[in-house]
Amino acid sequence: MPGKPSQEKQVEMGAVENGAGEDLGGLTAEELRQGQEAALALEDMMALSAQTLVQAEVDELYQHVRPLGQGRFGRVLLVTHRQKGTAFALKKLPKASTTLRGFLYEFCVGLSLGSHSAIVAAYGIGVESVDSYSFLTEPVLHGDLIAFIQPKVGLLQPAAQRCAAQLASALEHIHSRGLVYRDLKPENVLVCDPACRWVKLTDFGHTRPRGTLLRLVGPPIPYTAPELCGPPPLPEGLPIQPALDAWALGVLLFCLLTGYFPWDQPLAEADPFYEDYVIWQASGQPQARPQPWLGLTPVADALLWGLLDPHPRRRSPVSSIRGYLGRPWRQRAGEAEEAPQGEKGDPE
Ligand SMILES: Nc1ncnc2c1ncn2[C@@H]1O[C@H](COP(=O)(O)OP(=O)(O)OP(=O)(O)O)[C@@H](O)[C@H]1O
Repeated sequence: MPGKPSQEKQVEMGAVENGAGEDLGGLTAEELRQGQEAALALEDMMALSAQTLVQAEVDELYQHVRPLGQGRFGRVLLVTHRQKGTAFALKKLPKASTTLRGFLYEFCVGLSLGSHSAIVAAYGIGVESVDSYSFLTEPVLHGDLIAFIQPKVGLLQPAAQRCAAQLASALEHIHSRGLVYRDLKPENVLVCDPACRWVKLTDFGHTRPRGTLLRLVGPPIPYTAPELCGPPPLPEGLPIQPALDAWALGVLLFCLLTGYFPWDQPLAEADPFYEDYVIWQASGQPQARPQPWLGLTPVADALLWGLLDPHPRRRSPVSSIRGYLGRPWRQRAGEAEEAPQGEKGDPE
């Protein structure tokens, strides 16, 4: 299964104003308040963090061990602290392509999420060098989830269920802070152990407060929710909601269970796989499943129909996954599951 770029083609347009009688673009006043509080808290944290940035070249402070990864915006390096020897992942964003505000934003979102077992821990250390900004997080040393998804097969069912449970919990935590993650894809899920028992979400560069207005300006990708593909409810864009992450989680689960994307884009008129899905989902008849869904069970259908409901207000929240764990999601014969498990995160 090939990797996909993130939903980068969404252009941020501002935030919904809370005026009396004003159209909130489908948001309730409470949802709007949560997003506004999150935005204010982030602004405060960014102002404070700007004052405490360490001014130094990275090499003066940290020893480069090896590259860990490369994204479109930054390089991530495994480094050790020159005096203490502590290992860190250092994300380095070149000033040529990153503003101070953009850097502080990503740095502070990671910090504001605090500690969660399925979110990469951020240390409150930001470094400004002549050509770059950098921040430190915990290193996660078994690569990202894309390498574990076997094309046309997916993951073993227990691993898929563990990933699903952990990612749902991480997203729930993000939503509880008034934020929407917006970039769920296997490349942003880091794996802590060779058996893929423990995963952590990373890369908060696209995370935004609930209610931020966004528009899709390029072609959608499988993870793009359909409400972003139509005309936005407000001229400035769609006020974003956690339902965008629920959709992306549904697509990711399908990939984990089959090794395929369910469709290329959620546009019934342009994508026959999506059109078949919409008809099937609306029929409520699990037995009439379209071809890509043949290997799944009615339990998985019910879960995915909820997460992949085309109507965002009817869509199930990410927490709905909990009600489906421990039941069969795939009809694969001889799915022998896996060797007895040790504790979460144990090395093999
Ligand atoms: N804490 C970490 N430990 C180990 N590897 C990491 C860590 N953080 C990131 N990586 C690796 O580096 C890659 C790029 O990191 P990241 O996604 O943060 O960069 P980006 O430029 O924001 O990417 P994108 O193009 O998705 O926006 C990841 O896919 C992952 O393989």
